[in-house]
Amino acid sequence: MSFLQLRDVSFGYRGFAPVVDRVTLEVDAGSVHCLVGRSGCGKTTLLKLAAGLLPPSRGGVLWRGLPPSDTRQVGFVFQAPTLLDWLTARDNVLLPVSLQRKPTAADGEAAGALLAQLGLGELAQRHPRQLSGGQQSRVALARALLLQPPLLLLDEPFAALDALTREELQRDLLQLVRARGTTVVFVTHDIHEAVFLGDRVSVMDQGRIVRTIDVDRAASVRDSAGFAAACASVRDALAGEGALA
Ligand SMILES: Nc1ncnc2c1ncn2[C@@H]1O[C@H](COP(=O)(O)OP(=O)(O)OP(=O)(O)O)[C@@H](O)[C@H]1O
Repeated sequence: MSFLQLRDVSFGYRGFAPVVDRVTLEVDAGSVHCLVGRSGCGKTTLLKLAAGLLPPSRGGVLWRGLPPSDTRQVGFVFQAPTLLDWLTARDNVLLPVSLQRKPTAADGEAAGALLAQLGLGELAQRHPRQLSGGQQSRVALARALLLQPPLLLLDEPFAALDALTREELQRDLLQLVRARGTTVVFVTHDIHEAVFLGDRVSVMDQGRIVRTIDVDRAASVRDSAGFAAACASVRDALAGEGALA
């Protein structure tokens, strides 16, 4: 069953030509869908449409068959971790709650448990400036997951990290979202990241989805022949559309 559906969706910023152009996309509940494409092709705009943060000028967005209603059902992680400098890691994770009400002991425990799952149990009382880039990204991920949103949208969240830290975070992300059955849309420029994470990978070019590739989960082992073949398919789709810089 699909969780997220985009049906023939278009969007243009006021006074500009459409940057998302008649996109149709279905994301199955509990699956990870990756979007790849060159800079400026409309990936972030598509995420905002999926989140219900922008209204389509044509077509419709549905969550479980209904128009997006409650944006608290969506978790967002951006390229920059966007943490508040004056709050500890734990209080940054609690932010989605403390913006609405006073956090309870149970909220504090949930935040602590998430930080521990992401390997930051000992660092919960540190401030963002006392954390590495990878640790800050983990805090941002924990914050997005605190309210257990059924839909998680990630916009190049690991782009600034070194290769090994990035791979660790990719594994941790998969573990968390699989355990919770979260539906994920993940934007990246990195073909390997897309194939490792995605059950499906869609290639975007100039506002359109030009190809969607199903990834056999057995192919997610990075040094397997299947992984290389899936990466080659994505690369061909990007290059075929002139989308590879
Ligand atoms: N607020 C805005 N007003 C006008 N044009 C915009 C606005 N935001 C984005 N755009 C334009 O819309 C197009 C798509 O932008 P978008 O951020 O969705 O692309 P992207 O694929 O996510 O790019 P990147 O990979 O560089 O983050 C770009 O040409 C961009 O310049």
